[in-house]
Amino acid sequence: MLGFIAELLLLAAIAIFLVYYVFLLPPRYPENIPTIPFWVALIPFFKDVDQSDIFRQYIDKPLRTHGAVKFFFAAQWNILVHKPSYIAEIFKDEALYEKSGNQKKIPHSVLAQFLGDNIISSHGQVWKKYQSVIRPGLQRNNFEVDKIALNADKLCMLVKDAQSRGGRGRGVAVQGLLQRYSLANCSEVILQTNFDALSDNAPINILQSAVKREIFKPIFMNFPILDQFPFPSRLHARKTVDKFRGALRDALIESHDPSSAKSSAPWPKDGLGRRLLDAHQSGQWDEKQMHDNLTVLFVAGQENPQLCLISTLYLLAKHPETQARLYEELVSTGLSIPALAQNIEMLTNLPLLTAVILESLRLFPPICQLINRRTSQDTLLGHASIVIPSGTYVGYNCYSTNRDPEAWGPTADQFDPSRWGGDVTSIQKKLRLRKSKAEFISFHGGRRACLGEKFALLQMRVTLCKLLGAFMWMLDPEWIDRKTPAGPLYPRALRLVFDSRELGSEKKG
Ligand code: HEM
Repeated sequence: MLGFIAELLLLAAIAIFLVYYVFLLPPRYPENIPTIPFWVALIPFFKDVDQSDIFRQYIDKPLRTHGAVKFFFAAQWNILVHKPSYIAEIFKDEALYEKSGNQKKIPHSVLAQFLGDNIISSHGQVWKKYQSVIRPGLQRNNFEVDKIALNADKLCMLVKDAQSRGGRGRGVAVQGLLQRYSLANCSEVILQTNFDALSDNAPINILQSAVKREIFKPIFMNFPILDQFPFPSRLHARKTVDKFRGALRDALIESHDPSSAKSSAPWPKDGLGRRLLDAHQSGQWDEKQMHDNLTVLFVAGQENPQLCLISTLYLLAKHPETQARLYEELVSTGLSIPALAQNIEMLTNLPLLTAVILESLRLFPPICQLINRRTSQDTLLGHASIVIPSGTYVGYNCYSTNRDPEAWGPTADQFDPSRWGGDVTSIQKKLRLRKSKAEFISFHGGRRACLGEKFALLQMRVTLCKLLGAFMWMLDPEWIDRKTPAGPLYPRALRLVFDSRELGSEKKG
């Protein structure tokens, strides 16, 4: 019996050693940057944490002091870069720091099955083939602002209903509403489809929430190797993902079929939905390439704007004086809110509105950490100071870089829209400069910068205009101010108390 137990213990020791050796032992190179202990990535498994606390406690100092660290994520060691000049170097050299997304990094995973090989994660000629179709559809100058404004009105109605159902002074959970809203804008204005996302119980909202639950399960995010095994829950996840992809494809086809009751004709010239279908029908893309790109565009096109909205509403609730000044800025245009919300030129020229959006994106970049580049050969980062072997995954922590005190000064962690400047010309100049020095990387940079930035900023402007025109809001006093435990970093389950401006003026009257 004792012999059997000893054998078992020996086997367990060998297994632990192998796991440690294969997965957990940090690589020798680069030699001159520190290692964040592997267990830091695992803390959210064992404790309900605020990831901004974890960042400050374990990652912030070594990352800022050395400009880069060795970092364990998704069951492998990576180089996580902070220093803006290093990141600028990475953005510049596409060939050396090749984009290498989940379809290459973890090809067997549910995440890779979900997003496939797409414009964001591909490299070289394949990327060019995707980009030539997608760029014109995302960079057109004639996005239907009236549709965004109409959806923003519906959002205001939903907020008002939720507030009156909850009772005066009780917080409204905003994330679900903002998810439906950004989904409606993305499907209708970017892709010319319609899921009726703002109506109650629209199937797409249920499906979308189900997919997010599966994709962001921390154990599988951290150990995607587990997706190799046919656990019933992962088989279920794969089915959910396929169902979601199928729903997107069907909606795209139906909305572009003139004989269908769900047709969204007339379609805008250069509409992205039409371009995706044409790329497939002309043989330029195969069917999988069309589905992969459709899915990634749908996800990027509504998830990031949704998180940006949550963080901006949160910051404005924490800074009521800025919220009041922003409302004054809208009023000072002399236009009514409905007219202003559709006057893009005027909205784009409002300095405080622009600065608030940029400051929110700086402090809470929706994609707070990104590790999807792989060195194609041995390389020297930072003018030869960091030696990175070929085949190493390299990424950055946007949350940290955007708050770099050397770039942004001692108030880098504070919300201060005035740091961007007082007029739109100087704000735009500063934005260009900060981007070129990789000090503001919320939209990535270089040739692979976000193609949806223009749409995202437009949507933010229109939405804030409508929300500020309808409400004042503050944090629910009972809501605990904590950020998410893992994944994208933003205020967790945010609850806001909305005060209708109509009611406010009635009260005053
Ligand atoms: C506030 C909103 C947004 C933020 C912060 C944001 C951020 C980013 C970031 C960080 C990347 C680089 C991703 C990577 O390398 O893995 C990216 C790429 C991209 N984004 Fe966005 N994004 C936003 C909105 C949008 C929207 C609305 C769309 C529309 C579908 C979009 C489409 C894209 C595309 C197509 C790329 C790939 C560009 C390329 O590699 O050529 N994004 N975005």
